[in-house]
Amino acid sequence: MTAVRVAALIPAAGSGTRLGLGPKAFVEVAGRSLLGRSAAALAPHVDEVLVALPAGLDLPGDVPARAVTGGDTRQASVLALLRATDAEVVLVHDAARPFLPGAVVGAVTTAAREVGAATAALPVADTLVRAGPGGDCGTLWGTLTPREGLWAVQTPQGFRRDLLLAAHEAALADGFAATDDAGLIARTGGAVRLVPGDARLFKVTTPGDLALAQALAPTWDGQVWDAGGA
Ligand SMILES: Nc1ccn([C@@H]2O[C@H](COP(=O)(O)OP(=O)(O)OP(=O)(O)O)[C@@H](O)[C@H]2O)c(=O)n1
Ligand SMILES: C[C@](O)(CO)[C@H](O)COP(=O)(O)O
Repeated sequence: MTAVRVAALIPAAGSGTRLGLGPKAFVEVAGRSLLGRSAAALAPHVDEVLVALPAGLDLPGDVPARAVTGGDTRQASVLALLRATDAEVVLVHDAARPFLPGAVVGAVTTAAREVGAATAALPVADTLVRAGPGGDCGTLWGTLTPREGLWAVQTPQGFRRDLLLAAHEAALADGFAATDDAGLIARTGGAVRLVPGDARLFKVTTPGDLALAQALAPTWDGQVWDAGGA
């Protein structure tokens, strides 16, 4: 497809504890699994799609991908995916972010090829506070200021595979855990370019997120799938 081979790596091996409906990647929204939606959005833009699954589970028949067994953490699942491809550029994307615009895939891929590492992200629009103990959710401890310069990180995150693999292996050797892959690059001192993400790229984490996804799906499916691709 491209001179530089690009692989989409989809960590989908989570247990979906906060959603409470079993392995989350298999949960359906408007008749299509979260994993199926994420894979279908990436497939037109890459040379191959790899998915990390929970041990003992198989890919649904409608997911055009190669499967590996994931690990106990997201980080371990991504490392298993990285070791299963030799593509020069990889796009790591959560199965749990099913509404992925093609323009974001393109922008992250371009930035990853230019600077080696990039992530979709959005500027934080809310006031952020740190909670202390007390009450249902804790009491307000303090406002994090200034808000300027704070971004909420999404996926896809794009990398030169050799850079991300080295960062993962260093983290594994040191017992270091990060919540995303861009964080592992930053730990090595590498630059990560922020690329504008999209509000619809929210992560389906809680029952409230699933309700939002169900509300968005008819519009998304009408606009995206009927138009021939993400
Ligand atoms: N051991 C793990 C844990 C998570 N993931 C994947 O990483 C993405 C982001 O994780 P998250 O939304 O936290 O999913 P879960 O770990 O399943 O959720 P929870 O923490 O509520 O159990 C998901 O696509 C999930 O399947 C994974 O591949 N392997
Ligand atoms: C990778 C990620 O989606 C970027 O926002 C996020 O860090 C995943 O977090 P989780 O702890 O797996 O929910």
